Amino acid sequence: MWGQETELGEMDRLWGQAREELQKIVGADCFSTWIEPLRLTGVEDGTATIASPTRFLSDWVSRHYSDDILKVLDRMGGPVQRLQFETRSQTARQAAAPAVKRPSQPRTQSDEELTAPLDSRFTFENFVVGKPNELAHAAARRVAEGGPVTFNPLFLYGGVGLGKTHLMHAIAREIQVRRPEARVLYLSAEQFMYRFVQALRDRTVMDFKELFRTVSVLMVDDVQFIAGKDSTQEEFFHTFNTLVDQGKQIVISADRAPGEIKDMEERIKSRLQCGLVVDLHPTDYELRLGILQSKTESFRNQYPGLQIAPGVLEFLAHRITSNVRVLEGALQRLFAFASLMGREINLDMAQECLADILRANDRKVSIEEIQRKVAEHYNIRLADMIGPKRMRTVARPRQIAMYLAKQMTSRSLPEIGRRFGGRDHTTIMHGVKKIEELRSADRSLAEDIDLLRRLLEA
Ligand SMILES: Nc1ncnc2c1ncn2[C@@H]1O[C@H](COP(=O)(O)OP(=O)(O)OP(=O)(O)O)[C@@H](O)[C@H]1O
Repeated sequence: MWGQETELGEMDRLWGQAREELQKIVGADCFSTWIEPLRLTGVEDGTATIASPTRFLSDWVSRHYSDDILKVLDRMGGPVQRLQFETRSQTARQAAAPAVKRPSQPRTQSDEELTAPLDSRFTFENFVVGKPNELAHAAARRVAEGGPVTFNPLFLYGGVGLGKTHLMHAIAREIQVRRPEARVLYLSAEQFMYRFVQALRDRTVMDFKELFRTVSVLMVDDVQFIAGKDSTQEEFFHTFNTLVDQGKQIVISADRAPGEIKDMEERIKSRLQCGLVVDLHPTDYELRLGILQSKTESFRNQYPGLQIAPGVLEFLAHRITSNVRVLEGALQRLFAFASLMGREINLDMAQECLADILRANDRKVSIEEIQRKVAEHYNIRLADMIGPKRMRTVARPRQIAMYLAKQMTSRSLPEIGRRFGGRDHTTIMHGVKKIEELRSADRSLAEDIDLLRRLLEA
């Protein structure tokens, strides 16, 4: 039991244990951003008191992690039914716990309370550029490099998980590095609303206005969130206008183009469109492969010694087309699985371990379609795909079709074998391996395969 007389040292020891549990529950990134700066200072009558460096942090933790914290504390020595947060001053915090990670410390307590933490992985260096995102990337770089404000606002939009937040964080980070004196305020539209409502409640609206209107760069993520929220929209509109009039840079992101945001006032939509509006297009195969290669490099440090068989990244880039977040999650899962099992990452493992993701992304290309397209392309008879002929002019296209069937469908090797004239699964495996080897050595074959795949995906 936690006792009323529990010593402060003992409290630190218990909180140390609780933190370990919490890290497992919320994950390393969320932990270091939200939980690590907290400290347990007392437990009395079922209420645990948690010291937090800022009010923003305590509000956030209380809304998102209260249940987890209560559960862990209760398990460790309960009963604890309630949490209360107290905000500690900067000095107390420095002595007590590491600060929330930022590239540089914001200049005032108020900025600090308003600015959302930046993810240290979301940098320009880690952003892989391809055709679908090159314009958005170039515009983001231009804004981050500073100089005269040429387009205001920069409005970035695109579907789920295509890199909007990544680019926003990269811009904020780069500006802070290049111009440490600049006051960059980055927050989500939800946080903007939340702070605004809080200011209304606390009767500190003037302070709120003053704060927002004196920043050097304002960055608001997911602006579609304020659609339909009238007074927040109103306040946002005035903040926006004041900053634009002062020549301050504004960067906005959303999941759709300004004109398509429903329940957003026309005057705001039109304001949002008056700078540069760029979209992040859905990824193409080359970009997905580039992202997978780049993430694999970083996973290699985390999981040293793990091998990936040729063709696996290509397979993932072809089959997982929904968004980059899912792609990343799939790769992460493969690495974790391979490291637990002490196995190499190969195609079979990828199909087994990612069956749910692959099913959700299934493009429903049939083996018959593959056989037909490949036969047409190499000018052989469709019947030869399943027939017994062994001469190379027939056998090679057949192996290519087997390879594409393995890459583009969720069928198992025995199932593919059955559709290739009842061949054994080892024959299919051999065919797939052969094409994998040839692909890396024979450029024109690799181009043929890519072309066929594009035709089949169309
Ligand atoms: N071009 C890219 N290069 C490297 N990583 C990328 C790229 N695009 C997206 N990612 C990664 O994909 C994940 C999702 O990206 P992000 O959170 O920026 O998406 P989003 O567009 O903001 O999505 P949402 O609409 O859900 O907020 C992140 O981990 C990000 O690093």
